[in-house]
Amino acid sequence: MTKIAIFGVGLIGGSLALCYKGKPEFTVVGHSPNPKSVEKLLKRNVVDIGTTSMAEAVADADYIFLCVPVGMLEDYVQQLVQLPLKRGCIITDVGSTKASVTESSAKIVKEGVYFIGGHPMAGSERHGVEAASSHLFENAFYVLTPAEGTPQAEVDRLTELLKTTKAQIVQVEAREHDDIVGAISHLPHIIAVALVNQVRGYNASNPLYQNLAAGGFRDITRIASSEPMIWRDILINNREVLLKLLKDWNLEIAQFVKLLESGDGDGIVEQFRLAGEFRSQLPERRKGMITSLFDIYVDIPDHPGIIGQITTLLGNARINLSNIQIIESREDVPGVLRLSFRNQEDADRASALLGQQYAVHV
Ligand SMILES: NC(=O)C1=CN([C@@H]2O[C@H](COP(=O)(O)OP(=O)(O)OC[C@H]3O[C@@H](n4cnc5c(N)ncnc54)[C@H](O)[C@@H]3O)[C@@H](O)[C@H]2O)C=CC1
Ligand SMILES: O=C(O)C(=O)Cc1ccc(O)cc1
Repeated sequence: MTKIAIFGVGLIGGSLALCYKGKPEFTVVGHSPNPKSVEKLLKRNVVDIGTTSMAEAVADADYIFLCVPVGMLEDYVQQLVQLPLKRGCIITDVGSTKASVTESSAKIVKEGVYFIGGHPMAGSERHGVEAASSHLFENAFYVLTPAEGTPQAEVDRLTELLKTTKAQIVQVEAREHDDIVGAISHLPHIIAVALVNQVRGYNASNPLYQNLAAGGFRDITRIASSEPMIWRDILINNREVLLKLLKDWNLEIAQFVKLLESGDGDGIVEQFRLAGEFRSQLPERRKGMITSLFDIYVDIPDHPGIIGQITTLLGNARINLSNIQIIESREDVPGVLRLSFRNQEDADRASALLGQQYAVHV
């Protein structure tokens, strides 16, 4: 029996718990300092055992996952290494930054215990165990950042365990991870929040801004709805990288200012062309950074009851729908429904089923 202890059973910790829960070879223990949260975990059937005691959670654990906000990770590792841990136990985390926790943990872990930093590149703007799903990591990258000197056999052991999540495990050096993830995840969160707040300012004197904001604005700003405390910790932790990235960002924006000031249409076309070319090479349908769901689009004629028909068809076929959005519905044009699913298989089954009656685009 493999015992997995999870500290901080929220979106990511809860999703990990659900990956292992119910498999006969694993026991999943969830820890929270708050008895009410422990009760909730047990009631929702996310863990086999719930406890407020750190010592009970880690007693005899083979793997310990730290899924708390980034700002608390070092303190957790510090507390854990004071407790009696099983020989060979691997402590790992899921924090969105990797350099500080990887470097500080390497200094404090005791003989026979290993720390290997981890970061599943999947998630969403939602938080809490209510948003957890056993499918969250499917097809996503899961980065491991072992410190120098960590035996490869232990990294392989953790990699083997994580295969259950159906993520693709990759090894990256911790500082390189923070540079890259700073650019592709942390900076976009800052930009999304700044953009929403800019428009929020205009909207204060004219609510039409909010009413007209649609499509593109929603797409680019989804992540502005992320959990503030989680992001406070990430941005503060990676601030040196982010300050450099923001300087480069200012240069990019300054370039647009120049193009507009000089009315340089060709220059603008070139910027869009370069961006489009690079973006078209991004891996598609990876969860996490780009989309947390698998979407299909269905053209729907504008008549009453159509959405009910579609959801009934899906329900009868036991295909779980995660989200539904009407993208366009004016009387004179057919509407488009965006249907989101938690995994590729459900999206494919829905496409095949609805494709018999409607025009479906993927
Ligand atoms: N949200 C996302 O999409 C992703 C988040 N991460 C990382 O995963 C970690 C967890 O984030 P989420 O699961 O998104 O957040 P969450 O808010 O859903 O879960 C955080 C968990 O930590 C617990 N927690 C918070 N403050 C605590 C405290 N003072 N003492 C003890 N427990 C406390 C919460 O009760 C909750 O169970 C963070 O380090 C984050 O950087 C990594 C990949 C994706
Ligand atoms: O919702 C999204 O697109 C995300 O960007 C989710 C996310 C948030 C934090 C991470 O460290 C990794 C992934």
